[in-house]
Amino acid sequence: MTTTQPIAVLGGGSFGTAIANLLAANGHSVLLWMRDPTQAEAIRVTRHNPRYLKHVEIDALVEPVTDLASTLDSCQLVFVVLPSSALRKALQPHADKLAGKFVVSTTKGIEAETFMLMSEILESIAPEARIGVISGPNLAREIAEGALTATVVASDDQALCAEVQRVLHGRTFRVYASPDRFGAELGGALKNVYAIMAGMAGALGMGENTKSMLITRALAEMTRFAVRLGANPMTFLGLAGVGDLIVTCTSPKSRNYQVGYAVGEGLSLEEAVSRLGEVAEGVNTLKVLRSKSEALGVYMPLVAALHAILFEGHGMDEVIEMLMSGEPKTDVDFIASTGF
Ligand SMILES: NC(=O)C1=CN([C@@H]2O[C@H](COP(=O)(O)OP(=O)(O)OC[C@H]3O[C@@H](n4cnc5c(N)ncnc54)[C@H](O)[C@@H]3O)[C@@H](O)[C@H]2O)C=CC1
Ligand SMILES: O=C(CO)COP(=O)(O)O
Repeated sequence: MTTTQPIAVLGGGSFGTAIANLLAANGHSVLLWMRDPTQAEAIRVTRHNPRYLKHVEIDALVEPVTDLASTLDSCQLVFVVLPSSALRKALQPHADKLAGKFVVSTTKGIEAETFMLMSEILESIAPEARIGVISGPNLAREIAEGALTATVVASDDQALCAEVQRVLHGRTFRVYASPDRFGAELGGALKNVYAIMAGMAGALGMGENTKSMLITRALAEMTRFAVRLGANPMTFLGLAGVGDLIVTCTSPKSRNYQVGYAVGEGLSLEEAVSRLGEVAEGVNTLKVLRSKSEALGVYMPLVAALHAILFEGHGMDEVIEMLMSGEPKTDVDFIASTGF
């Protein structure tokens, strides 16, 4: 199924705006659905999103719309760019309209009540839809400004991967395919937690060795958890794993990094989130990951440490001291025995 119909992008935030512009730059008409009619009208008139990526001009091929049902009626390919807290609520009432269509989640989060990834929610509400995800080192602002990067489209539906590559792959944006939807999506959700921690380390003025250790041990921890859930650890070595982890843990443009940085500077979590004014999925992911890792008995010291700081009232110094004095471990024990 290839389509010359418009492509739907659901969500008028930073990433929705960036994805809509990428598709339009490749010559595709886009219906950018948002719930706020004032925002849609402002985009129509000024060609700028009044709230997100304000400096970015929105391509003439992008039409802001507010009627979700008719948007879904008009499109065969749908990118879902809603926060994880909104996806089910927004799409459940229209799930019948997704049957037979390519539906691609870009959302890097986990549903709190069910521990479901976004594509799993889509699959459960729209079993007849053809489902995939994209994930990778994809900071919205850089994409919108034309910085070169790449993503992974992951699905067991090869035709979906080919169609997403056809419409999204372009001059500044490479699209790699993978059959491992679960691994790619899980990597995208988990790395946000460690970006909060990296932001904190940045604010505390920690060294480059420290940051490298943090990122590498984060990868170890994410992979250990993913393997316990049955995921293929090799996916974590690709763009949707280590690629996304590096960018989010090192860039002050990452919203999760910014939340951690603000907490490191002394703000409360609530103050940090409200100052951000955009979604930082890692805050919710941390909560659900902490309880899931405890339930499964997976050793995740970084997750436990960040949870202790953000939700259990422990001080940063105390938690860092505890992490560093933990018993010595074996390196890369999460993939294979190293012989020790
Ligand atoms: N911004 C980025 O660099 C990237 C973001 N993502 C993922 O994309 C998802 C969305 O992120 P952003 O666009 O950056 O967030 P954002 O905070 O910039 O915008 C969120 C948008 O969703 C809308 N929204 C919230 N609740 C809604 C509801 N119930 N119904 C309809 N619309 C609703 C908001 O009005 C806003 O337009 C997140 O899960 C994020 O992890 C993925 C890759 C990169
Ligand atoms: O997922 C992202 C980059 O790949 C965006 O990260 P933030 O949500 O932390 O900005």
